[in-house]
Amino acid sequence: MKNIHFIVNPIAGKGGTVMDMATLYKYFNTTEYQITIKVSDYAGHATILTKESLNDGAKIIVACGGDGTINEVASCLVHTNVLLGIVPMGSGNGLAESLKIPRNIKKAVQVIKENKTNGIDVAMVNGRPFFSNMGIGFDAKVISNYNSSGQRRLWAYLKAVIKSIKDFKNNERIKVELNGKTYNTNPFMFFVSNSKVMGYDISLTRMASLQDGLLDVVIIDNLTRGEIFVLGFFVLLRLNQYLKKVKYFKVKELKLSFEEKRKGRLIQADGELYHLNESEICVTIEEKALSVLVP
Ligand SMILES: Nc1ncnc2c1ncn2[C@@H]1O[C@H](COP(=O)(O)OP(=O)(O)OP(=O)(O)O)[C@@H](O)[C@H]1O
Repeated sequence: MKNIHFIVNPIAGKGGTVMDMATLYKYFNTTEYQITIKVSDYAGHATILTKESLNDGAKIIVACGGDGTINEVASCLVHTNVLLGIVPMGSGNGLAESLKIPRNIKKAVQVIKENKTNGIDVAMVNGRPFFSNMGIGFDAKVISNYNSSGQRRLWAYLKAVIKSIKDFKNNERIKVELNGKTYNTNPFMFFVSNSKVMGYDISLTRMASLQDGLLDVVIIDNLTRGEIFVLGFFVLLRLNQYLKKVKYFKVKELKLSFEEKRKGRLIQADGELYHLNESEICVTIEEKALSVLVP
């Protein structure tokens, strides 16, 4: 019997999407598969549920939600032989889009049933895994405003972007060490991506690959408000690589240090906010450390 556990985030995306036994038993017959569905009750609960599923011998654990849920589930599966399945139920669904996993629930479940696997790279920021991207500066501010909106939809995300353009002050000087060089900068945004798409099909790193063993780094220098709007326009037109103030690097690892030492700095990883107490960040990559079911 194949033991598959589904971990569902009931508030991901618009909320209220149902994943029930009746739906799953249309795909997985009871003689071949043992199916378990678990629902997360609070942020962080999916990690606890996943660890319990590992102890119960699950061979496939399916994250039903967005990038935050995937992060909580997949972080427990790195360097194991348990497979990650994804049913995209989030708002942005950046990782699912990068892996070309269909948003349609029935099609996503079919992908799990077909059992085709790929090893993908896992990025680490100060030892904490992320699968899609991380950032400091403007994008962390956007996530903070998006979370405060209480809505998880595209228009709420766009409103959070506009509010962040008004609010954001980039007064942090950082030193970045990568590929044997050092950059001292006061960036509008510092962004590291493992995958192509950030969510909602928006991308700063369309050239990124989940299987190249490399991190795609974007450093955007200090921008005026006018330049921020130009950047937004260029990103939507997929022309951001032509902007002078946007620098791209492909690296195996990098170090970043903040000039000012203070606690509680906001960083985002896979769309979730974390408070950083260290004044140094080390980002590394572990090649093909996670096995994922893909189309
Ligand atoms: N029952 C719950 N109540 C409140 N928050 C929850 C619950 N279960 C999970 N969460 C949290 O919900 C947050 C959002 O989840 P997730 O990222 O999967 O969805 P999303 O933000 O809509 O999608 P995406 O990240 O792809 O845009 C995560 O921080 C997760 O820990």
